Formats: sequence, structure tokens, C-alpha cells
Amino acid sequence: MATWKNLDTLASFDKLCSLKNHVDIAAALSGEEGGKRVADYSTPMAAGLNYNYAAKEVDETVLSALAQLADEAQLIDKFEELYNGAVINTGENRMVLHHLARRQLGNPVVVDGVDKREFYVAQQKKAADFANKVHAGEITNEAGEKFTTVVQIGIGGSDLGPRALYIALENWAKANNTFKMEARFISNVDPDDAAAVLASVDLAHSLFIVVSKSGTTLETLTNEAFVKDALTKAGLNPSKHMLAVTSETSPLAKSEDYLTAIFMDDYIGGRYSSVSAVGGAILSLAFGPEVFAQLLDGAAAEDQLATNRDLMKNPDMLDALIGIYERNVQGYPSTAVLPYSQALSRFPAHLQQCDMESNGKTVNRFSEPVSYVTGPVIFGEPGTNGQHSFYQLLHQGSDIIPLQFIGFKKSQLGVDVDIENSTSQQKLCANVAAQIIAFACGKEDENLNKNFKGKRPSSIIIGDELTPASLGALLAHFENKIMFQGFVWNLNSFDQEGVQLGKVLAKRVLAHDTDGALKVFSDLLNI
Ligand SMILES: O=P(O)(O)OC[C@H]1O[C@](O)(CO)[C@@H](O)[C@@H]1O
Repeated sequence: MATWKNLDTLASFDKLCSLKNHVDIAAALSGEEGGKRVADYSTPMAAGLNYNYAAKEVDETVLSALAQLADEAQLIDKFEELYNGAVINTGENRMVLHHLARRQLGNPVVVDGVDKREFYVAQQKKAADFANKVHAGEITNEAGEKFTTVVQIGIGGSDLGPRALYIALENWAKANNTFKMEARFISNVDPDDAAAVLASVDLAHSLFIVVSKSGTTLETLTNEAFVKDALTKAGLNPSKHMLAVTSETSPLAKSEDYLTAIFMDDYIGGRYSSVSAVGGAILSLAFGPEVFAQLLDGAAAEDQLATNRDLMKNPDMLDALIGIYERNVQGYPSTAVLPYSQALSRFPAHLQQCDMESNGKTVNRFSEPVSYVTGPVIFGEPGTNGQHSFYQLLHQGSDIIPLQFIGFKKSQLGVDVDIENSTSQQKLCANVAAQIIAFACGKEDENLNKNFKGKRPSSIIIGDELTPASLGALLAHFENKIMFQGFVWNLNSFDQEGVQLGKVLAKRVLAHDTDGALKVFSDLLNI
């Protein structure tokens, strides 16, 4: 059994701390040696992706200290325990099994006589069968007409991941003739969200998936009622237009009001649930079950790499540990995720939940305070749009913010034009290459307003094209990175008590059970 210890009790962490400001990336990237470093500091990921860390503040000495930290913190032993079914989520007394939704990495995990891998595969098959029947016109509206649109109602992990993945593959599916149904999403309890989506779809030909693991989330239940009301007013029977994705123990599972219910369980956290029925139902309906299966295969292949004890062959653990060096030794406060791909426009928002809800904590897995910083602030936007927005601060602002670029050689649609001797895709890729060097190396100028100090570290994940498999690998990479960082910080990355207090107070406001400042704020907002 692995031993769980705070980061600041590990000897290898002391060693790492002695390496503060050890590498000057501007110098490391200069001249012929710099070119060699770019070629060498690269590790293959799954599905043809590569993780390149040449512009990170590491060298052989720092990497060796990181490898010692990985060993001393028993990161791979902890991952093995996780996928073999140990109770890693101590706060909620639960196993953490999202890897099992993509493949059997270790031993069978059996709960109350049910093999969990078999359970997840059975639910995938249920989603696939349902989607195939909808596509074939075997499940139709009451008039016997085919459904053309699918709308997901959910929030947090029941929205962000599936929405990011849908947007990521929409153009790819169109270009590859696997696009089946338009998907839309309703998440916010702001009535303008549901009203605007409902006004934009053809209700009579729309299917609605109510997605809530707990089946108790206020926003989702409210939006479900909002949609039912709209269907009823349109003379349609809601139960012929809705299905549920939920856990078997949730209130939604007991309802007869759905065409079908597809299940997940308590062992897959909301923010890790895109690979369960939470993402599986909508992606299978939108693009066909085969596309969802390819995404799972990409994720499974990346998970396999994450089991490697050799740090240099484990891109997820390497990325995680470089992040630890940046946060706990260099003292950087945030990380920007910058995909040079419009298809990944909502991917940073998904990672924001995944990372910040997992590792935004100040007590360890035994509920004792830790005396070091943990999860960074995560934000991001696709390039090149971000360049014309917040990059000013990234280049010349007072904080150094590490950057995670993502770029692809080919576009998804393949539609392009040559203007002034380069295509749009070439312009996109030229910008990301330029930014890496501009951030790392800077530029001296006597006029300090035009001076770039450089020393802004970045990594880049490079792929040929964003496909279902490479998207799955990308998703798993970041999930595994977050998991390894949580292990290093000795956190329980799989609960989210920090979201509860606000929910409790909102209920009190709605019940008019308030006093003091809460009452005055409630009055100011006309509640
Ligand atoms: O799927 P559910 O149970 O409706 O939860 C939605 C989201 O709410 C949260 O619990 C946070 O409030 C997230 O962790 C979760 O993804």
C-alpha cells in the first residue's frame, strides 16, 4: 500500500526547492543547442500527439529531481491503487473509476456482485442502441417523425465536458460524414439560457437528455421543468421527448417520465464523467456510437501511457510534475490553456472545472491543513483570439503565467485559402510557434514599454489533426495530470465540498430565511 504524505515532508521536494530559477529558457533555446532541445524535449502521447516541453524551465537536473519526487511520492503506486478499486475519494468514501469506463487497466473491480467494467460497457451499449434506433427512425416523436436535434440539460460536469467534446468534433463529423444530429445545451438556471435554446430548436423534432448524477441539482431540475412546460404548451408529451442519464440511486432513476434511463454511478465524479453515459449519450446521438468509441480508445491509450514508471515516457505525469515545480518552487499562480484550434473553444472551460474543482483545496486527504500552495487558477481561450485579448498581460504583466499550448498541423474541415503566400492554417500554426519563442526569449528594447523580459515558460501538445481519438487522448492527458498533481499535494482530488455553502445559502434566500447582510443583498436583488 502506498503511503500518503504531505509534499513538504518529502526529501526530494527539498532537493527540488534548491533548484529554483535553475534554468534560463531564453539561453536554453538559443542557437543550435536550442534547436536540438526542441527536438529532444518531446514525449509521445497517444493517438499521434506529442507533448513538447522544450520551452519549460527544466533541464536534466530538474527532470531528475522530478523523477525522484515521482518515486518518493509513489505516484504510479497510487494510480495503480486507484484503478484497482481502492477508496481514493476519502471525503465521500468512494472509489474513483472513470478510467474503467475506457478500459480495464488493472484487476476486475466488483461491487455488490457487479463487475464495474461490465456495468460501464453495458451502459455504453444501451446509449449506442438508443442512438442507433433514433438514427434509424425506430424511436420517433409521436407523429412518427425522426428526431433531428438533441438538447442536453445539465450543469457542471454534466455540461462542460460533453459540450466541449461536442464542439470539438462537430466539424470533424461533418467532414467525415458521421454527423447525425445537431446538439444544443441548456445549463444555466438563468431563464434566458433555456428560453433562447428552446426558441432556436424545432421542439417537435427535439430529444432532451436530462443529465444529473445526483438527480437533485437545482439548476438542472428547474431547467427540466422549464422544458417540460414548453413541450406541454406546444401540445407535445414530454415523456416522449426525454431521456435521463443519472445514477441508479438518484430520484430521476425512479421516474417513469422518460423514454429510457441510462446509468452512471457514484464512482465517476461529475467532472470526470464525459467518458461515461454523461458524454456517451449525447455524443452517440450527435455523431454515432462509433465516434464515441474512438474517443474512448484514444483516452484508454493515453491512460496506458500514464501507468509507465519512467517519467520521461509518461507525458501525463511529466506535465503534472513540471506543473508542481512551477507552482511550488517557482511560485507561479495560474496556468493558461491556449488551444490554437477553434474546435477546442470550450476545452479550457472544461479543464477549469476539472482542475480547480479537483485541486482547489487547502486541506489534505486527512482533512489537515497543508502549508504549501495547491491548484493554480486555470483559464484560457483559443489562439489567435487570445493574442488580441489577454496576451498583453501574459507577455508584460507582473505575474509569470505558465502556458499550455495545443496545436494541430491540419484543420478539420480542410477548407482554406492562400492569401499573401500562406493559408489560414499556416498563419494559425505560425502564430503558435512565434508565441512560444516570444514568451520564452523576449526581446530587449531600450524603451521599457517595448521591452519583453521573456522567461515565460510554455509547453505545447502537437497533433496532426483533432480527431475523436486525439481528443480522447487530450482529455485523458489532462485528467491524469490533475490526478498526479493531487497525489503530490496529498489532496483528495475527487470531492468538492467547496461548492456546498453557496447552495445552502441560496436555498435559504429562496425560502426567505435570511437576516443581516444576506437579507439586504437578497432585497437588493428583488428576491
Ligand atoms: O450531475 P449533477 O449531480 O447534477 O452535478 C452537477 C455538478 O454539480 C457539482 O456537484 C458542483 O456543484 C459538480 O461537481 C457536478 O459536476
